[in-house]
Amino acid sequence: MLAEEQDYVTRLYDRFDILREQAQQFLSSALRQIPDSEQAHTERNAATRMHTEQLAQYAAAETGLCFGKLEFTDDTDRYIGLIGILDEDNDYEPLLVDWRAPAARPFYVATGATTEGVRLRRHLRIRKRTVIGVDDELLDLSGVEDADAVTGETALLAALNAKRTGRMTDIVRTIQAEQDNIIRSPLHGVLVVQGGPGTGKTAVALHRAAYLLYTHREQLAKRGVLVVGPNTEFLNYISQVLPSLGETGVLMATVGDLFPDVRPKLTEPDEAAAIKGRPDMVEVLAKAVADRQRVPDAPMEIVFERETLLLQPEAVERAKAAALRLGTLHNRAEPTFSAAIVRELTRIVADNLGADLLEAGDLADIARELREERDVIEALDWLWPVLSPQRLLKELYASPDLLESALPHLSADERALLHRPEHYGWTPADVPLLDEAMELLGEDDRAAKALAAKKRQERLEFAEGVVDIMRIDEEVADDDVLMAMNMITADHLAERHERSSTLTTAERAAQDRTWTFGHVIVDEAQELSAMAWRLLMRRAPSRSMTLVGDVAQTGDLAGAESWEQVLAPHMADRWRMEELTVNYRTPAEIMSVASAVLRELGTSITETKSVRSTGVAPWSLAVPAEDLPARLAELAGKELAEVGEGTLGVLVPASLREVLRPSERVSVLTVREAKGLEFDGVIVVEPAMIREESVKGVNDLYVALTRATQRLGVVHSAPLPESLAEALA
Ligand SMILES: Nc1ncnc2c1ncn2[C@@H]1O[C@H](COP(=O)(O)OP(=O)(O)OP(=O)(O)O)[C@@H](O)[C@H]1O
Repeated sequence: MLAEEQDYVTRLYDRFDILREQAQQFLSSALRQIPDSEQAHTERNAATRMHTEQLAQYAAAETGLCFGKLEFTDDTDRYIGLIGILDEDNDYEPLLVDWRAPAARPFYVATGATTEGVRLRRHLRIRKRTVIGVDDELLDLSGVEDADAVTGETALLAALNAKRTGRMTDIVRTIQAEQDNIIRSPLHGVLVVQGGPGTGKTAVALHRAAYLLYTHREQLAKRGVLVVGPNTEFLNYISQVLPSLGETGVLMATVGDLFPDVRPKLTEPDEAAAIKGRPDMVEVLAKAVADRQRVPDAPMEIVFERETLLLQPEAVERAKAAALRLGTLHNRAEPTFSAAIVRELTRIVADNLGADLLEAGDLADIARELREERDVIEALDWLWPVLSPQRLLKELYASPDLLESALPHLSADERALLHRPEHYGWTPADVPLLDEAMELLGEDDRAAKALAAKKRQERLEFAEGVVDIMRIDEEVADDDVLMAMNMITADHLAERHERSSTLTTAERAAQDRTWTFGHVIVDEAQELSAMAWRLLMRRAPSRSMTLVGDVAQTGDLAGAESWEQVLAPHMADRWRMEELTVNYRTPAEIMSVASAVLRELGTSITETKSVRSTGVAPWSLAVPAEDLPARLAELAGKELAEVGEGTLGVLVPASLREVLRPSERVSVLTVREAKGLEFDGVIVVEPAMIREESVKGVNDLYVALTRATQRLGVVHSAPLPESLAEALA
């Protein structure tokens, strides 16, 4: 039997080698071409990109090319793998079916109860290119199926018991039916995936991204898929999963990454971030903008050509009313406001000079001079400044007065949390506020316009002197200019457009605040604040989204208590929910301890069932506080030896961040940092302190206790929380 499978697999790899060789040749010949026209250049770029992507896919598929086989009751069979391969010599019959194709579905969902015509499901174990074993499941033994049974148990347990490397791997070989339903759920609408720790939410979310890109390639390749994770450590952890599935066109980011040109590097107290995440910040920002549209209490003195002009509050009031009447955004109304003020000042100057003597041209000259006068510029900037979101927030945080005016409902202590006299940079919670502020202010596009005008001029000058249109600089030329040159056809325009977009979809999306994605996937979605949700909803106006998370694990003070609460403002009840119930990470022994802590929360969250047990009970050890660092180092060494080649996570309260030095296989992390990650062994340090450190301390403790795939230990000097003490006893 192995020999038979080996023959097939050898044939598959032979064909795979040919395809890879072909792609390599196509790429080489594309690279050798010297384009002699704009069109040839575009074609060469497109071909190079396509073949490079294809080669990357082949490289990722080399290991684990084929992992499954279905034998049907009608004596046909079907092999399942990472990519699809057709048999050229045999009417293009499929030699290998891509796991994302509908034809692969029975591999994941067929059971004894619903066989879908499958007689046997076989998991192939292949090392390098050699078949080293198979695991079979017979499905047509009608009636014997246990409804809860997992599919491909041997392969699944092997995967679950494998040592962790610090990077997440794909689960294509062993996706379970409840997970498969979510992965292949229709593209449209908002799908919430609620599941306890270790139920594969992250895995499912990423495989769904791969599935959607495969199934809706046309639609999604252009707009891309955004995958949002809670922090950079987490994004690193999952970064390898998608390329190994052969996908590009995905932007992985935290919410903090989603405002171009701002890289949040500062941290701040949780309470400050929580205030910034509240939904009423929308009104706060609107007030902060309104506060910058000022009317002076007394006449303003403006010195112009050694004369003092008095700008009356009533005149400012009128200018402001005219600007507000436009009903447009702050920055867009600014020209109307400043024009009215300059008109008023011009009138005063003219009156002083004796208006009758002046002609229209003189008035225009005065207005121009006024606009260049430093006093006038400063006055306008005080009365109605052009504001970037950065400037608005920076100046708001810097001024106790502006803070008090915009946030009168906060206590002085709360406002003090936001006060930042000096600007050193941004925190992640600032990013949704910057994004919201941009919506209120409107882009200040004057600099961009000036640059575009300069480029346009340069290009015109260049074009006039150039006979061969093909030699125009490949930078984007403005469409208007190209039309004005009157020598470019629509084809050329289209080509130019394409050439300007040699960036990948993900790269272009990352640089563009107004980019809207074809689909948005949010992991650890329970952590996002109301303001972060508003930002994400702007990136997904079609509301094609997958939100995965666990409201029992919410650690962020601004995070979600329930999905209803999060989603109601954006889509009422127009969303669907799927639940994942089986825990693939945490063994039963550990889960029973964690569940005891969860019960303390009194939530209605379904407890998850562990798919395996290890026979190793979690341990706990009380040590005197002064001995903690030394004993911890010793215990970490011991546990590391227990997990062999695996990884150890030491999860600590934030105040004990330095209690142990990390090493290559030992991570020392706060619970926040460990969110979404997993380790073979975990030591939780001072659980009572973790619990006390935050309002969401119980949730944090629950998260900490559910990170281990094999072993859990608890080290403490303070007494254990009662629920934990009982469960560990
Ligand atoms: N069908 C599966 N086959 C093999 N491994 C699986 C499967 N489903 C989940 N796993 C593994 O279980 C572990 C937990 O998965 P994952 O991190 O996606 O869970 P999660 O629900 O996001 O957890 P948490 O909420 O705790 O962050 C991972 O190691 C993952 O690879």
